[in-house]
Amino acid sequence: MTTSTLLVFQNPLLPKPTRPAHSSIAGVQKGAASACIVCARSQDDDYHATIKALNSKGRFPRKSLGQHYMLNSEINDQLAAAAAVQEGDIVLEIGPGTGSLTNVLLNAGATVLAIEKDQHMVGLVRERFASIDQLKVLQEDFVKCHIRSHMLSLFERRKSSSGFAKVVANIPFNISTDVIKQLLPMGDIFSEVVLLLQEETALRLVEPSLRTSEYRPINIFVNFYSV
Ligand SMILES: C[S@@+](CC[C@H](N)C(=O)[O-])C[C@H]1O[C@@H](n2cnc3c(N)ncnc32)[C@H](O)[C@@H]1O
Repeated sequence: MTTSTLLVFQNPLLPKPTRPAHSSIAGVQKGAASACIVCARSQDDDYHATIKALNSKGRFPRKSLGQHYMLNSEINDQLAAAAAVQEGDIVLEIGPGTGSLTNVLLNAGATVLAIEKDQHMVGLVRERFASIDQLKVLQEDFVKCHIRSHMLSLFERRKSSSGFAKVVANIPFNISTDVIKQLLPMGDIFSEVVLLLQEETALRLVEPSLRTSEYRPINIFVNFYSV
């Protein structure tokens, strides 16, 4: 079983958001003061909506697209709570898949921009939320898309209550480094970046010290954008 972990980047130039009391942020990790890790061990549960949505379209998860769908609704709640998503927020979601996390974000009152590479999942999530105008789904490869211009045009149409947007996403593991490289320099756009990652990836990003063989260019990058 893969163990996943929430990685939270807070914009170091902004005040910390007030999180609900039950939110289980574990604490700040050494080496990246604005990044912290929250354990999110996923158990099998009885949340069948994702399976049903996939079956209804005859779709099976594609490994090449990192399609590990979230079957535990509590983890989606934890992701939204870690970013303190609330009414009036603008949230970027990378890879909405069947829309289980999207649903939590919309229910919290956020306006959501979802970027999904797989055209079948784009169709599925658009259909699922057809009547909701707080959601925009774009069929694009996040790694190649110009996220800054998408966010700026969304800001023109919707006023965010804080003046910033948040990122909340269960991302495909194979693009995690690319996602972090794109998002961390955008401190003028995002106040928090909350990502569900494989535990070992998250630890590799925030823990290794300079003297270990694990230390890679991405660690220098993460440290640079952390206070
Ligand atoms: C780990 S799944 C998460 C799905 C959903 N958010 C959930 O929690 O169940 C990752 C999603 O990202 C999509 N995806 C994969 N590569 C992508 C890329 N380069 N850009 C945007 N979406 C991508 C996949 O099709 C899939 O829907």
